[in-house]
Amino acid sequence: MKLAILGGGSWGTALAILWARHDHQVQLWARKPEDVVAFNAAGANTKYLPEVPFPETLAVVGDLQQLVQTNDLLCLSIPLQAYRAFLMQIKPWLNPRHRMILTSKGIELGTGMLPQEIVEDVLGDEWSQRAYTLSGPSFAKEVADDKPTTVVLAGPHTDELVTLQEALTTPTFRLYRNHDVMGVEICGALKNVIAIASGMVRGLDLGNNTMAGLITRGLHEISRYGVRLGAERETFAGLAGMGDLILTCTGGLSRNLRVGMGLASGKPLEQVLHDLGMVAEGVHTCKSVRHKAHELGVELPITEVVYHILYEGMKPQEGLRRLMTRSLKAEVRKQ
Ligand SMILES: NC(=O)C1=CN([C@@H]2O[C@H](COP(=O)(O)OP(=O)(O)OC[C@H]3O[C@@H](n4cnc5c(N)ncnc54)[C@H](O)[C@@H]3O)[C@@H](O)[C@H]2O)C=CC1
Ligand SMILES: O=C(CO)COP(=O)(O)O
Repeated sequence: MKLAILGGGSWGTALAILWARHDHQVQLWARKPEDVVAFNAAGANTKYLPEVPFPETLAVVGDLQQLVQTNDLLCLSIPLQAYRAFLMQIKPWLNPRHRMILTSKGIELGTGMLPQEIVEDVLGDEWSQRAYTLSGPSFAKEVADDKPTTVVLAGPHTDELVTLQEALTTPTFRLYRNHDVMGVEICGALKNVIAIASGMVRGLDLGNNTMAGLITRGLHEISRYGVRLGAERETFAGLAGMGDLILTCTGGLSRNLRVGMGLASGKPLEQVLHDLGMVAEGVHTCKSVRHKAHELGVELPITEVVYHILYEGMKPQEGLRRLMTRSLKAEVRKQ
């Protein structure tokens, strides 16, 4: 298959390496001209995945228009908050043959939109049949290292979904299908907020009981929000839901987890993000999901506390005290 990966960060690069290794014709677009030159010269993404050499067939290119016009399958791997402007930029170059795979995880600030909703909003309703979402537990470095990984491809119930699933599966990267696009995207976005909280649990050395409780109640919170919006409950127990939540809350490679650890060490958010030097989607998602949850009247206690810590100066210890002293509840509540 011939495809273009748009986004030369950790995730776009890992996917490009993975699929180029498995005989697909892959071109990787990086935004900064100096990165295009440096990555091609080094034969590796020296900024985000320096230890993983490119397969010989992988080329990094800087001409976005040419790339879009010569590839029908586009894989979008840029930060979610950049989607709208980026899609508007490439819109004039798109034609009805184009298909898109959305690999970013988040919710847009200001609109509360998920990735697929942004695509339809910018490019038109017909894109509900032309865009697919890839999600699930998949750290870029481990994918690039060919560690066995299972993910989910969400999209319309068509033969094309099966074709893409078959084409993009490799011996170390196994795709499952799911038709619940909204559920899959909500899982991918909200797990990052819970992962920030998990970083605080880790940073404060609160132990395994706390972590297990956080992950479990976090999954409840994510499902409650998603089901209220019309997503299917089963999705939350799947790879995009429970799978990615476990990975991101427990895996040291998570950038969102590292944000939580930085905050627990007492550093201000700006400093933590500066030191990280990569995107941590949960920081913006926390704000957008909290806003939307207030509009909908859905209670998201962990997200609420993470919001106060990120944006209103609450100390992580105080956030924990708030969560532990909430009024007592039944474990499972009806919607
Ligand atoms: N890194 C990972 O393990 C995984 C990341 N993702 C998701 O993939 C998306 C991208 O994440 P990463 O590649 O990890 O981030 P990153 O921080 O490693 O790289 C971000 C890339 O986007 C580029 N970029 C930033 N602003 C841009 C703009 N306005 N227009 C075009 N390009 C822009 C940067 O130059 C950089 O190349 C995120 O939504 C993330 O949640 C999903 C699964 C795994
Ligand atoms: O989504 C991811 C793994 O599935 C990556 O998580 P982080 O963005 O927290 O590193």
